[in-house]
Amino acid sequence: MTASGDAARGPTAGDVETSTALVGAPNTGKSVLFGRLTPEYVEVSNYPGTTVETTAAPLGSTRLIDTPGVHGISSFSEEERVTRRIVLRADAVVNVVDATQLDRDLFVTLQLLDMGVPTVVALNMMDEVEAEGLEIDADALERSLGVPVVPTVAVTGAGVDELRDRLPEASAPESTPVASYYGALPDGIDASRAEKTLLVEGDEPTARRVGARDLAADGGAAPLAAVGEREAVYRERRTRVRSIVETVERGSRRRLGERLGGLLMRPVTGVPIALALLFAVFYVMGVLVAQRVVDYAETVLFGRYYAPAVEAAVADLLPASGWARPVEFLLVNDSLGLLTVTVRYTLGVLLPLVVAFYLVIGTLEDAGVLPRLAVVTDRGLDRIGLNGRAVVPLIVGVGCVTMAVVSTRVVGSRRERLITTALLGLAIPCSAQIGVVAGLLAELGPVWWIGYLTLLLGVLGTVGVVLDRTLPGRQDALIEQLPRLRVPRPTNVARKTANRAGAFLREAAPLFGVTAAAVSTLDYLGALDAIVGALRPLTAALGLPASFGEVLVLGLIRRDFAAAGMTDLQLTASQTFVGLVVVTLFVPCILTMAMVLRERDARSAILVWVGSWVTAFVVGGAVSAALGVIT
Ligand SMILES: Nc1nc2c(ncn2[C@@H]2O[C@H](COP(=O)(O)OP(=O)(O)OP(=O)(O)O)[C@@H](O)[C@H]2O)c(=O)[nH]1
Ligand SMILES: [Mg+2]
Repeated sequence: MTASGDAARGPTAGDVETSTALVGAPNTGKSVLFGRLTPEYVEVSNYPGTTVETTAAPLGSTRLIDTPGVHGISSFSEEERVTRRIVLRADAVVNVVDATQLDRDLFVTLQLLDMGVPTVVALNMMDEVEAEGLEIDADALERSLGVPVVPTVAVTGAGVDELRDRLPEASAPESTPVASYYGALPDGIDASRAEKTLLVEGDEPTARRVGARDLAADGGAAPLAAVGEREAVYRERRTRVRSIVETVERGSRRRLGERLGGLLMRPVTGVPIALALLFAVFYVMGVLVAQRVVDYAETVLFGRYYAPAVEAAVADLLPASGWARPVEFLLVNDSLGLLTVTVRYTLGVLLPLVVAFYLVIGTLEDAGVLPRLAVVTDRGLDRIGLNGRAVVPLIVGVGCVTMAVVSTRVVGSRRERLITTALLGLAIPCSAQIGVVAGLLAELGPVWWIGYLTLLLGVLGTVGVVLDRTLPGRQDALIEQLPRLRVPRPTNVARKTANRAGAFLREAAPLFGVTAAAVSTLDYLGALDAIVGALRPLTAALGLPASFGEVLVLGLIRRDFAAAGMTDLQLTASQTFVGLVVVTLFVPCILTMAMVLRERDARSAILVWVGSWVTAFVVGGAVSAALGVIT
């Protein structure tokens, strides 16, 4: 997922560049192809809905645009609206088709051709066609469709050169059966063939746009009503798809990995597998990385070499008096010095843990395991007012809550988007945080980890149930197709991890620098004590030392900063646990809040922000009381 939202605005006035869009169903390999055809990397994951915003990059003399996956060019969902707009403006389309799913994917192909959009078909996943025991005659498909069809295996690059070479041949048949419906449209309307097709399918935005244009031209004709032949047009198109598939596809399907997939989705086996995976995450993060890598980085690299050297250098370079005192404090103080503690937290604590977690989660994403495990929880999701599609943002959230808020676009209704956003803000810890949390809990033992996860699930469930009961409206059921189980590709996992870690550093490091400078300044001026003092009733109510107040101040900016700050507090096991629970449930990072404002509205943002304070302290207080921390 990339956040270059303005990347696909299409050619502007005076801009003669052409654009070519990659269009197709979710999870068909559009983003992998985009990465093969252009120098840009966009995120690739084995579940539908990875791409929610468009990205563009140069390809020869044209601009290639990666779009969100869709099952049709219309306006039923946010992804469809984004993709429809791009298709209407594009000079050509590369229609990416999952060759093992022709009966599903050719619908979009025929729709594009009906619209008269110049198209080249990338017949992707040809490796899996073979593995599944199917045979597809690409030449016959090319003859049936009347446009270039290029078999590809995006992940190995097979066929990609041919695809690039044949882009100029993009075309559409002169006329298709849908033309017989155009007669139902008013005479002489000013609409392109693409628009006419959308009009007979009853696409409202197109009707409004064309109607408005007519109104301007005629000076007052009635606004155009959508024609509403959707049923008939779709039925006819599906019949064509079926007859094409019959002529080009041979062999009977061997479903690979079906057994394993089944095991993941059945509660008896799925739940233990999920638990085993969670334990593996804990072990990798907590034991291998936190207790080895982070420990080494903190004590040896930073403690023995880096910090003394930097402190000495600062002492040498700055004069010992006057204006230099505050500067020196800012740079090397013991609690948040810019060059000392801040650098150690960012590079020595957060980065190794974040990278490790990205590696684990990236592997699971590539394997297609996560959505299957989500099916096990489907009943649970249902109870908290969500359908299966909400799983994707919740999974993305474990990586980065900020990005996940953007992913909530794949969730059907407004109501579910709000519930998902609230759950993300209130109860889903992000990777950086999970890293530090797992690290700290590993020192206490696995029982604490189990307790931590159970508690989070409890909060997630409770918040969901409460919102489900209180928000008006109903959930809409929508079963999303499961991705195929695959052996994860190390190159993709590595690249994705590097990409995400880079993004983490670019985002977190400057923010941490500014936060540390601000907090140090407050500290120098003596104001930090006042703030920590003001928080004293809260920290005392949790049975935690006053210094936890400083951690909370960091947490206002990013929860992972707070978690990192906890590594330096001297706490008992129970206190550590209470602190981690509070920090986890505390307010989302300021970037997430900005995203909630952009994607939702001020009310949702306030609900999430204030709700986080309340949840964090109510749950933290309860845990504290239960563990006997408050005496
Ligand atoms: N075996 C195989 N896997 C592929 C091929 N192309 C893509 N994949 C895998 O399919 C999954 C989806 O790829 P993406 O490029 O993210 O799919 P997308 O079409 O961009 O999906 P959305 O962004 O969700 O619409 C990833 O796990 C890829 O590694 C292929 O030709 N063969
Ligand atoms: Mg994609």
